[in-house]
Amino acid sequence: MTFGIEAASYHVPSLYLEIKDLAERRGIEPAKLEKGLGLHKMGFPDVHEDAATFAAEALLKLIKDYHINPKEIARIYLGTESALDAAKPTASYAMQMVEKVLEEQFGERCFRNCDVVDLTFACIGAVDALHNSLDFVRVNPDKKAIVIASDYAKYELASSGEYTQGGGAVAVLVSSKPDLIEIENNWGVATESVFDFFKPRRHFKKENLNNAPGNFPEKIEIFTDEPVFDGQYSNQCYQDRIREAYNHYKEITGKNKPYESWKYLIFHLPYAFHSKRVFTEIYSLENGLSYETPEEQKAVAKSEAYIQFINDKIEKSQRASSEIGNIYTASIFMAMLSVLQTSFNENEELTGKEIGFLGYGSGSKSKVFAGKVSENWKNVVSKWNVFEELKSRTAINFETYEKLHRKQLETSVNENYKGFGLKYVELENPVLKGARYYHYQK
Ligand SMILES: CC(=O)CC(=O)SCCNC(=O)CCNC(=O)[C@H](O)C(C)(C)COP(=O)(O)OP(=O)(O)OC[C@H]1O[C@@H](n2cnc3c(N)ncnc32)[C@H](O)[C@@H]1OP(=O)(O)O
Repeated sequence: MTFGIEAASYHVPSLYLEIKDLAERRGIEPAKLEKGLGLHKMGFPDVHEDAATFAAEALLKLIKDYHINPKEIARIYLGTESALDAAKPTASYAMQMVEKVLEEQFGERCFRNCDVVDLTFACIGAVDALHNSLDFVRVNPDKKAIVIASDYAKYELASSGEYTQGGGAVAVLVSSKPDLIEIENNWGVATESVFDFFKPRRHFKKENLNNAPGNFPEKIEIFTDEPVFDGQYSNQCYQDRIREAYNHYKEITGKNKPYESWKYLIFHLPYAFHSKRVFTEIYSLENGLSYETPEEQKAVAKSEAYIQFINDKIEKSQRASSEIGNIYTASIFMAMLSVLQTSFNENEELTGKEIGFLGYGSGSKSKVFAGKVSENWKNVVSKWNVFEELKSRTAINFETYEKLHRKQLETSVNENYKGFGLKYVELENPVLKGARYYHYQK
């Protein structure tokens, strides 16, 4: 019996900002962002959009496009680091939005018996949800699970993370009928607790923490959804963890140079060119190349063989990321869609080809695993139109972008939007304070 991904859908924010507009206004050379990091457009949410609406859109599309009976879904596990609430999972919001739309066809609360939860480990939370759901269907091969990756990658204005912002969601159906990709049960894992990128809920002033026990800190600052991070250190942690997880994968599979047998390599992409910048280390170790000094590292990155390797095995995965930006948990899934959509458009035959996945989540963990493209993959991909749909987004100017970022707009840029939207947040009623209410516009 085989297990893996049976179907997949996605959703991206309805707005975008041209990266060159951001570069100009921040005094950054556009070529650094476009040619150095591979950024072209930044997907950005409108006033009514958030991680819950992205997830709901991807979930509804999955159900409709592949004619899924929602009552047959045993679980919906959602990976996110943009949770809207510290107790009520974002998955429950998405589930309820979709239930309402499906009510006419499937009756009230079609997910009544569905196990719904969020999983959080920065950008790797949805890979964890996939791993866990694969284990679930291996034990229960007659059951189906849905994994959703949904995030809004927001950084402080004018910070070094700002140009990598983005958002969106990918939903995948996990089952014993893996029409898209069959996933093998070998997981290279590497974990180390570090502070490379994190979102502390409360920050206590240091001197207050030194008070005698029982003295509560006087000043508590609440952080917003923007992370605390050290960019170059996070790159190093990413590189270290994927190396360790890749080595673990080699250890448990006994495979020699596994990356060579992978037709494509799919990574978590915090920005489009990240994977090609960090894979130089594993590539050098596997090929006996010196990788000590910055000069040696540059020489590997610029070598003809490495450039060819990137063009053959990595470039296609970067294309969607260049147009969207970071989607945290969904980035690795969108990179997979980017490869499969491009291969589909170019009429490439992928059946039976092996793909390697290298996930990363700050804080920090990496998982390395592999899958085999299924015979039916083209039927699954024929429901997507990733690159054409990206062209239908609305461009915003820098002023609008800054207002959206600062939450200064009260009405949506696209007032007549279609689909799910946040209607209001309850602020008065003390027993419902903070409750979020959504609607669906046809
Ligand atoms: C957050 C997650 O999602 C989890 C993770 O993956 S952690 C790892 C990634 N971390 C992050 O994304 C955190 C947020 N982002 C950041 O902190 C930063 O955007 C970043 C660390 C990702 C990049 O930092 P930066 O200082 O802006 O860029 P830098 O690392 O100097 O790279 C710029 C590149 O552009 C190139 N460049 C500069 N000017 C150029 C020009 N005019 N023309 C062409 N290329 C140019 C540089 O040569 C360099 O490329 P190479 O090293 O490949 O040669």
